[in-house]
Amino acid sequence: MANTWWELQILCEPDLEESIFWRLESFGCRGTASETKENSCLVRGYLPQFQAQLLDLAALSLWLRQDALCVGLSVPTLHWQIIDEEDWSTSWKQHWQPQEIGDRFLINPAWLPLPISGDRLVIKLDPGVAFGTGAHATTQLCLESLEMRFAQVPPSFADVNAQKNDVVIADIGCGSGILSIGALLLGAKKAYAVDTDPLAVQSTNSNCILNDINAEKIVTAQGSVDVLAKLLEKPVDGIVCNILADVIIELVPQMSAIALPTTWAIFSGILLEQSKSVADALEKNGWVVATLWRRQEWCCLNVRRS
Ligand SMILES: C[S@@+](CC[C@H](N)C(=O)[O-])C[C@H]1O[C@@H](n2cnc3c(N)ncnc32)[C@H](O)[C@@H]1O
Repeated sequence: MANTWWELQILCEPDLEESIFWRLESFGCRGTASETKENSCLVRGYLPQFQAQLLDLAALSLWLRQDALCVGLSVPTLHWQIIDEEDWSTSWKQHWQPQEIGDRFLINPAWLPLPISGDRLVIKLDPGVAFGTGAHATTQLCLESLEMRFAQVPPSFADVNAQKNDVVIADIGCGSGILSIGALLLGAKKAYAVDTDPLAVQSTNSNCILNDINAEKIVTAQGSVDVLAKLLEKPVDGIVCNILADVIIELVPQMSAIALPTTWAIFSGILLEQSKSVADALEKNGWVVATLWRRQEWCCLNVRRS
């Protein structure tokens, strides 16, 4: 049987774009893209046909309606159609453009030529069906936090590069591998990347090859922190975890077990109103919340062990 996909097209007010992305992600969409249309925004989402029935699409339409009404914006329109796999990848790829993130990164779709000049660290990506194109605020907050983290070098360290090169990170919920690749480009020595979705692990592996990441610097596996803990030779220096507040809260004790007294961590995928419960869970497990960064309704917690 041919692989068929739903293409969902949502025409909305630009201020709704972020919440729609997140709705589509929770709905199971494997790829999302958006384009500006005069004063509105057209968001597209793609998911395998077998994952949703017409009734599910009707429910999605209602959620989108409620989300808009809650914030006093006009109700978006949702259209859907079935397309085959080849159309899905070409259709989505057409709408995804290079994107600068923070001061250091440029995300370049794998099928586009590289920029001719510039001093940004280029992450080449073909996320396939995995989350992590850099388009989502939560991924951006993590990359910007990593950038800050790798720029911070205590004055007592004479050899800046030696210090950076010693950093081993755990990337929990790696998706396309964007955060592991970002950390390695910033100078981390090694990344351990895990995801419960086997397609995400596949995507991380192929994106590491695409970015010429030395195979010794990246270890990937399907699973979560328990799997990662078994792969580690010793506790990690840094943790990045962009999942969802509930999952983070559940995983905090296991993440604490793979940390050193000096370990730092970056948590995202947290809605602003959920930040207190995540911070409480972290503090209960011996973490100190150093900063909270916010973008739209999302936030990212930068924490350290003591
Ligand atoms: C929001 S995406 C983040 C992808 C990428 N790290 C980024 O920042 O763009 C979350 C990822 O976490 C994975 N995931 C969900 N629950 C998980 C768990 N308990 N342990 C590990 N990965 C999980 C999902 O499959 C998904 O790929």
